[in-house]
Amino acid sequence: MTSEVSEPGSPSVLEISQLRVAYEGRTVVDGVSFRIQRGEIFGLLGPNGAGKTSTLSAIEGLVRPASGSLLVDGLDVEQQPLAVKALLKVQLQSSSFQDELSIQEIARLYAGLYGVKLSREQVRGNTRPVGLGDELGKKFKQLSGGQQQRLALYIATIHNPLLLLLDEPTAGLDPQSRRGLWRHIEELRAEGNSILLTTHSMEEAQAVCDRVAIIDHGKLLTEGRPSELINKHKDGPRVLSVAHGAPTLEDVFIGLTGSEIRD
Ligand SMILES: Nc1ncnc2c1ncn2[C@@H]1O[C@H](COP(=O)(O)OP(=O)(O)OP(=O)(O)O)[C@@H](O)[C@H]1O
Repeated sequence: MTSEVSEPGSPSVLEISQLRVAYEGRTVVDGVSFRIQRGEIFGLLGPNGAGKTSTLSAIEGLVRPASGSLLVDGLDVEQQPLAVKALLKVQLQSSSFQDELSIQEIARLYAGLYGVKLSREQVRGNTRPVGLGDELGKKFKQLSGGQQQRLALYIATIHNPLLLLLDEPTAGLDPQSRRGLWRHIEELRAEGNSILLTTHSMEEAQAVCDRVAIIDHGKLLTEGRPSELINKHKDGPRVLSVAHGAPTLEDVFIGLTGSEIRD
């Protein structure tokens, strides 16, 4: 695993300080702060409604924070929105493309939108790592759910963003596709990209994330490497009461956020 690989003195890829997001006066992100360094995979974990997507929306500039600051590579999201947009890319929970277009057409359409020149051969080569290199003529509507998600990840990385935001990138995928996506995310990290992902899978968080933060009711409860969080919280009474054997990250998560089902 790699992390904290920024040059000394270089800005964090993402620096969130005391972020507060409110909808019609109801605060759903409440004083959240964390940083992501270059070449780091950071996982934002939390139960349904915890405020994960709202945090991503604020980074993306879709939601205006009630207060706090958001810097991407040292640039203020509110003051320099266009410059920030050029540095990041978001893959939403349910990306969907035009049904009748083929993978090849979708790839070249989005490359054109980002101002990236891609030949047919380059699309073929670039889609191989996500298992789509031999499917380029297939229409979007003919792809399986896993193929659609892998295409969405490929499209999200077409212009080599500094920071990639992935909202539940592997939800609903079979284990093979999930592993394929993990591998691809790790390759992106190895190339120096930074990734902020949300997930409900503690297995995924443990497998691919260098660091994670657990949020609930809009507040950040704890942050660190998965192994650090287990060590830090493993002897807590609430964690021990839900653990079956040696405490896992999921036990820490449930111990900190409670067992009740959320809306
Ligand atoms: N556009 C909106 N207007 C009003 N309330 C919203 C809006 N978007 C989200 N919310 C509310 O804000 C809270 C946080 O939602 P958010 O989608 O950020 O949570 P989440 O952690 O991403 O949840 P999930 O795991 O279910 O995707 C929830 O109570 C949700 O109902």
